[in-house]
Amino acid sequence: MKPIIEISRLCKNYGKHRAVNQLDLSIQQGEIYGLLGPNGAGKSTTILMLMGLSEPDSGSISIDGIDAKRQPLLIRKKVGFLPENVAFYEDMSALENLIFTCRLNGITRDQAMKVSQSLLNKVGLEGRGQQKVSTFSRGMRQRLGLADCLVKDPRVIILDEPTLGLDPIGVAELLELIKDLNEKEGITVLLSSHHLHEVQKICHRVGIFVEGQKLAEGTINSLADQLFGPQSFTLELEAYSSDNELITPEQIKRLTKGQYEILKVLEKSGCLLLTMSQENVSGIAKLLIEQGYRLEKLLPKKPGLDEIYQRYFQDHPQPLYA
Ligand SMILES: Nc1ncnc2c1ncn2[C@@H]1O[C@H](COP(=O)(O)OP(=O)(O)OP(=O)(O)O)[C@@H](O)[C@H]1O
Repeated sequence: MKPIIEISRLCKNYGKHRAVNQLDLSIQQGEIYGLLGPNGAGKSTTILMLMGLSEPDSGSISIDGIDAKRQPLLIRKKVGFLPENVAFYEDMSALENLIFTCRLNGITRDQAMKVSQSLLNKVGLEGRGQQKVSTFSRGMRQRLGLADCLVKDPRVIILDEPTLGLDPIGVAELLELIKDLNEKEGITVLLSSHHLHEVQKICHRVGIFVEGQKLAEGTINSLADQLFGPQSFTLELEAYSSDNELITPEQIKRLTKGQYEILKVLEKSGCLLLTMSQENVSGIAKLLIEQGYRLEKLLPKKPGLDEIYQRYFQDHPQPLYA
């Protein structure tokens, strides 16, 4: 299937500085794709070019078949965009702001009221329509920003740091809303974020950016495999002998010797951490049960986005995200 967002050999220079360098990116319809990278990696510059708000020096860039270089106005008409700092008319109410956006998008006065009301409900701002935007918290603003994006009934929305400045509950709620829009309405989402854990929760794929280039891309699991190898896998094990004694590192090594390779065993409070191949989990579990052990915990652990992110950037001279 043809990707809904396509970027090929994209370059952008600011003077002598190359902000985006030969970037290729393909995003399929229905995906939530996360752009991750240290400060200055070129994420915002890429987003601005996608929205037709900044002109590439070379390369091609399109959304839903629309060329962002040639038809920037059409892109802005069709694609929802939530910038890092979304601006509203502060003295107007949330409803008035949305109605204003509706009118700018050619929606009739009668329809504008209905559409705005229904969008406020959709983003969880029901009952807040009459409130002035100047009194809104950052979380409420971001919700209103999403509603504003949705006025166009877009197939694609692009969100630049949508969770920045939100408290943990606000982050979780906003991401849940984004996930909902993706699942229930099939909207393709491209977002950049500093919130690694949350990105991990909702993105189908992530791209890791450094100095204007995409360093790696994939699902969290495939990134972990690319980086740590499929063997790098930790199993949290809690098994007790018939005397109700927690299995020791020596016992597990002795039991598995010659059958299953365990690269490392660490003792953690109340369990063991085994570094080993994922393929051997069921074999080791069977062996333990055969030997009369009672299994209390068998928890597979792949490296998460934090580990992946740190590993990619550990030798990088630029500071990492806070
Ligand atoms: N208008 C501009 N003029 C000159 N240089 C710019 C301009 N905008 C961005 N840059 C530079 O281009 C590079 C990429 O910046 P960009 O804002 O795209 O990165 P980013 O990944 O979005 O980082 P951040 O998370 O800090 O916003 C940086 O070195 C930045 O200083």
